[in-house]
Amino acid sequence: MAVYTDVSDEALTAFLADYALGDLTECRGIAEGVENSNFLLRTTQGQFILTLYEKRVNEQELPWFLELMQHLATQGVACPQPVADKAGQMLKVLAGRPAAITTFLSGAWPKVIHQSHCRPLGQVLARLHLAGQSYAPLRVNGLGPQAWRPLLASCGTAADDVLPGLTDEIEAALARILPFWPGADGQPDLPRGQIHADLFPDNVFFLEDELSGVIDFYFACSDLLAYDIAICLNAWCFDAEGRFNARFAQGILRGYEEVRPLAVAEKKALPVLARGAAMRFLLTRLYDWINTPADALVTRKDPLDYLKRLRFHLARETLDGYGL
Ligand SMILES: Nc1ncnc2c1ncn2[C@@H]1O[C@H](COP(=O)(O)OP(=O)(O)O)[C@@H](O)[C@H]1O
Ligand SMILES: N[C@@H](CCOP(=O)(O)O)C(=O)O
Repeated sequence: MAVYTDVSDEALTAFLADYALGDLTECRGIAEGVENSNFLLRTTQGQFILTLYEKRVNEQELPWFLELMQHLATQGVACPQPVADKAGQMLKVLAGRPAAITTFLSGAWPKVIHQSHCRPLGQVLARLHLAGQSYAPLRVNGLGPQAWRPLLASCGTAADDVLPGLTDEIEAALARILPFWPGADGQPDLPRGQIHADLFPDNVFFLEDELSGVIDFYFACSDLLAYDIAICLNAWCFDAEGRFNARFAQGILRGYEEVRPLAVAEKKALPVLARGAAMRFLLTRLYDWINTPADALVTRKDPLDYLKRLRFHLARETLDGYGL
């Protein structure tokens, strides 16, 4: 469930009076999502998404995200476009929270992943990376490698209550990832740019078999482009039992390279990047698992799914080991 902040009819009507979006016919809270409060608005001019940004999003960074979405949409990437009010403002305040309206994307995210999703996924990711090259402002990845040890430390002894020995296992994995990270001391760097950084199936919409758009840019940042591919390999290419699907991974890579061919060094780095991506989601899920009350509205995601993926990656040194 992700409606943390209620909005009264009066407040919404006053808010919408600032926009040229016609008359409101329906406002419905959206249950999906975990970070922010989202509402579907129907007006006499169409459908829109109203987002109230909750505590995890840094208010100062909202213009960066909204302008990135606008930039990408202008460059032809199918993603929500922020809607400005009559005074040209994209970011406003509603019910005491920062708020924005974006365009509505048709389609639905795939609950079951098929081979047919993978190539278009790779293509859209590469298009996003190319389009992002002309968006100059930088945003540091707050959940990048420098954040992983502090995140683990912030879990304290509770990590070992989730799984005995987990802290030591994560420490040992970090020792096999951090020194080999592209751009770390003595390691060659790789192409960088704007990345989505959370391109999970629930953030990619399909209409029939066509990819209709990408949403949820609130983890987007400036980082290694190939790291975004590694995130997708983790999020799209493992089944519920934790088995890796090499054909899905081949589809993603093929689609990506049709639009943006990878450098040899990027391909070579994919195994370490895949370890890092699994580590990032293991740690944030672990933190949330420990710090979200069991009776909270939001469903906690299982950190151990990502421990299994991390173990899988740690057992492979090269792309050959993945069947790629
Ligand atoms: N532009 C959009 N068009 C259509 N539906 C959207 C759009 N943005 C969000 N949604 C709906 O809201 C849900 C939650 O959005 P998301 O951005 O993932 O939230 P959160 O950041 O809170 O995780 C999505 O699964 C989708 O159903
Ligand atoms: N994709 C992350 C959680 C972030 O949730 P989202 O609803 O903002 O995509 C995970 O699976 O851990």
